[in-house]
Amino acid sequence: MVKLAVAVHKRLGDFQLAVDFAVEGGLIVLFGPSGCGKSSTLAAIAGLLQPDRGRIALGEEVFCDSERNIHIAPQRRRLGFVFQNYALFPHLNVERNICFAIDRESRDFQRERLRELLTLLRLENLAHRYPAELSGGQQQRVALARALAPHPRLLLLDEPFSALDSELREELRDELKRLQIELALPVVMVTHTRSEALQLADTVVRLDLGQVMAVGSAAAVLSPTPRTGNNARFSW
Ligand SMILES: Nc1ncnc2c1ncn2[C@@H]1O[C@H](COP(=O)(O)OP(=O)(O)OP(=O)(O)O)[C@@H](O)[C@H]1O
Repeated sequence: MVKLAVAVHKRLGDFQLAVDFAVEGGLIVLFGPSGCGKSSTLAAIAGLLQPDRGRIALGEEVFCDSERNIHIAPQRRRLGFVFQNYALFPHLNVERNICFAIDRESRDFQRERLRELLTLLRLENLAHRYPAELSGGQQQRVALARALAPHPRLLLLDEPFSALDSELREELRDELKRLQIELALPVVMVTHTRSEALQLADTVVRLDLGQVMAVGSAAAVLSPTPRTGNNARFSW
């Protein structure tokens, strides 16, 4: 399994992000209370936030290294992203939203990849619908298909299901786990929901106040403790 090594120091106003962890592929969850630095860490992996100091590498590939003055642009990192507000293009139907992210090398290649993705995300019957004609869960599946379209090496998800009701969230969690295993794709997902982390994570990186508090299996890192002190700040 490919290793993701993240060391990021970044001052953000009064907040100091100082995270340092290395994890093996699978589904990695960044977990912690609001404002602890989860999204900033994800943004640094994506290349949208440049560390003051640090190094980020996926396997042999160095995304950034402040000592060597390396900062690979986000579009050259070959990552897929899905954020809370899935931001589909409202004027494009499902298939054109997905095709937007596929290289236009050849029409045949594009049709083939589109068909694969529609099947993978169970969107075959919705290919000609517009985003406004889809449920939240369906829109999120289209966002996932679009993120997967260019064969990313790593998928980054920032609270991707938070806008959905609990039933849909449950369904999409299952879908995500299935995809991650089927595609053997490393995923880094941000959540502050303990049940989500417990259900999905191969590895949990628990953050608080801009620092890594623990790294390990969900069972080890998220074992129930009394709702006192810092733990009261998490959503149980
Ligand atoms: N550009 C910025 N300027 C100043 N402060 C910032 C900036 N970006 C983030 N912060 C601060 O950094 C801290 C970490 O923010 P971040 O969004 O990474 O937290 P989070 O754990 O993802 O929170 P949430 O779960 O609420 O989304 C917060 O205190 C936030 O206010």
